Amino acid sequence: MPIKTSHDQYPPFSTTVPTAPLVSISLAKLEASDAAESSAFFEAAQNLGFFYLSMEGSELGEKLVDGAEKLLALQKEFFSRPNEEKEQFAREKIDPFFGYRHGTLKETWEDGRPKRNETYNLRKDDLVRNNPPLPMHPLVTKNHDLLESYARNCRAAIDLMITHLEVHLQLPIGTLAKLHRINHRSGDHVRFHQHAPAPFTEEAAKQGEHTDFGTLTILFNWLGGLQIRLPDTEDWVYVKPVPGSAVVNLGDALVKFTAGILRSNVHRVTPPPAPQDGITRNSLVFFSRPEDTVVLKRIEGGIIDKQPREEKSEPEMTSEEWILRRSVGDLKGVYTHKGGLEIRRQLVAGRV
Ligand SMILES: O=C(O)CCC(=O)C(=O)O
Ligand SMILES: [Fe+2]
Repeated sequence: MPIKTSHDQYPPFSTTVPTAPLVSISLAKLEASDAAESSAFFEAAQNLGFFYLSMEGSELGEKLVDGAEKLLALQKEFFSRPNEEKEQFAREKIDPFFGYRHGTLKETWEDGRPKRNETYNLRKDDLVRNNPPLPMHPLVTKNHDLLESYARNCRAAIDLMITHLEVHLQLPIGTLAKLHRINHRSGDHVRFHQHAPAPFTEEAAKQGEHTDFGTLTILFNWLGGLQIRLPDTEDWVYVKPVPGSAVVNLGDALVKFTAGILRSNVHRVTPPPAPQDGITRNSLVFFSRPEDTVVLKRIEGGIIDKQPREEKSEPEMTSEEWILRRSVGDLKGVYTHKGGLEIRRQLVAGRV
């Protein structure tokens, strides 16, 4: 029986726009250490840096889909609260990176109120109770157990993928895992994401181009709008939401750790293409990142040793510093481009 989701409550995804050729990797098969699936996963991690993670047939996968559906309902309720109430949890008030943030659009609602694109970043360390939490909106406090189990389930799937990466990179088991221990402070977070309906403009789309800073990202979306830039043609193509699957992508930390073997692909969020246009778009993201104190640099060992060494070494910094500096926009991201490690051209930081 396919996993039940709420995708059928929305109009179907466009049949005419170009879509990204994401492969589908089965979480159940990765859990069963299926060799062919594990290789397909590693290929996808190198080639596109984006793939579908099918949750079908996996107990953990079913929990993730169930949690994502519940958190979709919760985030809609949160974003429907009055602006002044949400703004009590604004990043400017509680933390440079975690909390509520909005951008104001040129467009207005029928009653004249300006439209907003909004995010609410919830720190994993608060959700899994590693430390006294930052102030949380009452809806979050009320649903803390749901958010905690969702964060733990995302981390279980991520830890499994990290182990498969270690095998293919020929690193001693635990090399990457020990940089990502759930009970240690990191920039991991759950993000609620709401985009108000607005027309597509190239300018707005360009503004949103980014790579994710961290390790692995698990994304659930119900409407189209996510676009990735294809490595070979540089064309922007849509990622079609697939019920029962998450979209997983790799972030900059994995490019740095592997000296460019793995790919962190540029992507952006645009308004959903017709017939899904005119609808408010929500997505749910779990970002994993190395522990705060981990220095982001090439790991020695395995097949990483075969990668060319950079002539001039980049300044080394901790994961915590990297995230902060990327989020305020004074550092560019890195991604893998045609076989090497590349510092990105002009991408807008501060969006991730
Ligand atoms: O909403 C989406 O589909 C993707 C969001 C995203 O890329 C991000 O928050 O970094
Ligand atoms: Fe992203």
